[in-house]
Amino acid sequence: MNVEHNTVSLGEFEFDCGETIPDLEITYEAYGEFDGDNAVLVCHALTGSAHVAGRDRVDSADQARAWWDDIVGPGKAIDTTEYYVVCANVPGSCYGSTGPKSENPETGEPYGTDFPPVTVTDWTEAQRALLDELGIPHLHAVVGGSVGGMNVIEWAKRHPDHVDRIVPIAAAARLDTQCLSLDAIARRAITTDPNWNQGHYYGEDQDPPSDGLALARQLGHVMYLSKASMERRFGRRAAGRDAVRTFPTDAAGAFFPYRDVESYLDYNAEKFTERFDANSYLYLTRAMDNYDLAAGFESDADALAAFDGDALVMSFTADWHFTTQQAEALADSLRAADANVAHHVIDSDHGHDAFLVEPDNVGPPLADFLDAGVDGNAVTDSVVEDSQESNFAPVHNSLFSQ
Ligand SMILES: CC(=O)SCCNC(=O)CCNC(=O)[C@H](O)C(C)(C)COP(=O)(O)OP(=O)(O)OC[C@H]1O[C@@H](n2cnc3c(N)ncnc32)[C@H](O)[C@@H]1OP(=O)(O)O
Ligand SMILES: N[C@@H](CCO)C(=O)O
Repeated sequence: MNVEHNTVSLGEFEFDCGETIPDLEITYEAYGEFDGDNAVLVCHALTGSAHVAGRDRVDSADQARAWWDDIVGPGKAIDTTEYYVVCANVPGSCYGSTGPKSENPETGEPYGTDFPPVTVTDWTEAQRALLDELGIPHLHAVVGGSVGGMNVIEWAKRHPDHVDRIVPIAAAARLDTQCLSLDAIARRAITTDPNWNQGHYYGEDQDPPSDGLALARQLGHVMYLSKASMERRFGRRAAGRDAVRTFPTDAAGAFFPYRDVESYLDYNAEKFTERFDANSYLYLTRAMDNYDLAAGFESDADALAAFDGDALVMSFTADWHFTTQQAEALADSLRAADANVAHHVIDSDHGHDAFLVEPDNVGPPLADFLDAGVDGNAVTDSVVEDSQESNFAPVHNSLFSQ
C-alpha cells in the first residue's frame, strides 16, 4: 500500500474563538493514488490519530495505531486501490498536529493551556486547508465515527459543495446531557489532579496528571461499552490471581475482590496514560461537548440545507453514547435538507466502540455506499422508533436492501 506520512505547516491559523497561532502544523497520512475525484477523508474519533491503517508499518503498541486497519486498505471497505484516503490528526490532539503539548514559538515552551480552545469547526477548517495544500479541491466522501462523525457533518454544513457523500457513524448533531455530565466529571478528574498545575506540567522535572487522566478515560471507556456486553464479558467475577491493582487500597478494601471489570478498566486506563496527553483530552472533549450542528442556524435541517449529496448515517443498537434515535434525528434533518439519506442501523450489543471492532458489520454498507450511494446493495434504511423508551430495534430495514 502506498502511504504518505507527513506533517505540513499551514501557517497562521485563526481558530473559531478568534485567537490565532503563528503556525498550525497538521500531521496526516494518505493512502493510494489521487486521480482527481477519488479522495476520501477519514475523520478520527476522540483519541485517534492520522494512522488509520497499516498495522504492521511501525512498531508501536499504541491503540491509536492503525485504528481502522480492518476497514481501510487494499480490497477493504475503503479500498485504497480505488480511493485516495486522507486522515489528518486534529488540532488540539497530541499525535503530531499542533496542540497543547506543542512548542509555542513565542515562548519556546509548550503551549499547555495557553493553546486556544478548539472546536469541531476548527478541525474541519484545518482539514480544508490541508486538502488545499495537497491539491484536493473536492472529496468523493467524508467518513468518520463518534466525534469524527460530528466532524463529518460539519463538512456537509460548511463545505456542502466540496463533498459528494458523507458517512457519519455512531454520531449525532450534539451530545446529550448525560454524556455532557460524564465528560465534565472526566475533565474534573484531570484538573483536580495536583500534577495538572493549570495545564503546565511538561517540564522535565514534572510528572503529568496521569491519575486524573486514567480516571477520565475509565469514565469514557464505560461510555464506549454497553451494559449487556460488560455483563457478559466480566459479570461480577474476581480478577485472576495475576491481576495487579494499579492504585493502592486500604486493608478493609483488600477484603473484597478486585473484580475482572476493574482489572480491565485499570489496565486500559494505564495504557491510555502512556499514549495520550491530559490537556489534549480536555481540549478534545470540550470540542465534542460544544458541538451543535444547528449553531448559527434555525435548526439542524437549516444547517444542512445546502448539502444535496448522499448520506449514510450508521448507528448501533446498544450505543448509549450516541444513540440510534439521535442518529435517526440526524438522518431526518438530512432528509429535510433534501439529501439522499439512508440510516443503516446495526444490531450489536458492543456499544459505542462497535464502529471500531465490528468491521464485518460496518464494512459492507460502507463499501457499497462509497460505490453507489444510498442505492448500494448492503445499504439499508431502517425505521427507528421515536420513543426514548424503545429498545432502538429497527422496525424494518428494507428500503434499499436487495
Ligand atoms: C480512533 C480511535 O478510536 S483510537 C482509540 C481506540 N479506542 C479506544 O481506545 C477505546 C477504548 N478501548 C477499547 O474499547 C478497546 O481496547 C478497543 C475498542 C480499542 C479494542 O477492543 P478489543 O479488540 O475488543 O480489545 P479488548 O477490549 O478485548 O482488550 C483491550 C485490552 O485489555 C486487555 N484485557 C482484556 N481483559 C482484561 C482484564 N480482565 N484485565 C486486564 N486487562 C484485560 C486485553 O488483553 C487488551 O490488552 P492489549 O491492548 O494490551 O492487547
Ligand atoms: N474509543 C474511541 C471513540 C471515542 O468516542 C476513542 O477513544 O477515540
